[in-house]
Amino acid sequence: MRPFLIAPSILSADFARLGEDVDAVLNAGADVVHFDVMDNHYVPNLTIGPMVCKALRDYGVTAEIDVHLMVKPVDRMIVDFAKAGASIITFHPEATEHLDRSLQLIKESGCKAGLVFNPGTPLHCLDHVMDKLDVILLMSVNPGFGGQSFIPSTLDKLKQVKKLIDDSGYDIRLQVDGGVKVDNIAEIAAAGADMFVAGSAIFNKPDYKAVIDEMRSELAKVDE
Ligand SMILES: O=C(CO)[C@@H](O)[C@H](O)COP(=O)(O)O
Repeated sequence: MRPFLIAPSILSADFARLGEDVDAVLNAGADVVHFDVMDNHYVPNLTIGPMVCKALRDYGVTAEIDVHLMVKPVDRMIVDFAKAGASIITFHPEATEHLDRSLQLIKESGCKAGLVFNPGTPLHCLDHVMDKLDVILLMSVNPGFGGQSFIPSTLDKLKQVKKLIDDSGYDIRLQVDGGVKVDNIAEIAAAGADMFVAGSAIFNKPDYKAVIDEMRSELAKVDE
């Protein structure tokens, strides 16, 4: 049984004092830093790039940095983020012409690799690449913005992917992202997720530790 991981999305952090805010959320008990990269092309928003990832490393962040690429094309950004200190790099299958090549590029760069599925994206791209995956991320909102509501059909999709992972025998994390809160995290975990990205639920509250503790006590009720 693997521990559940909580990965705050810094999309909702205070960018004017990002290093301090990331330290604060890690000191509050977060496991992983979730780093959302948007290009105003693949998604209708524009955020942060490899320089900011490197700046967090230079600032002293040693926790895993989980880079979610919402950019198209992806390959150039994979290399740049690996050099900038990313630990995990995930991307959307629609954003590359060569899925296997992009996954191999992540692995060759020394990072863990993952594929991301939007709420309406079918799962068939998983068919021939399970052996190259460390993470499968199911978006439970359409990507581009924090603070949206969890799309309930994600629960069935999670169950489907959880079965695929179990049947494959590979050690793959099942991550969920979008609208994750204290009051739905247990249901999401019961559907199979073991890594939870939460932005507004954590950063929009004054006491990060209180929220993360509440999330963990909800997760403790789940029979994995
Ligand atoms: O990637 C995205 C949005 O595209 C997410 O990581 C959001 O940032 C999650 O925000 P909340 O729904 O938790 O506020």
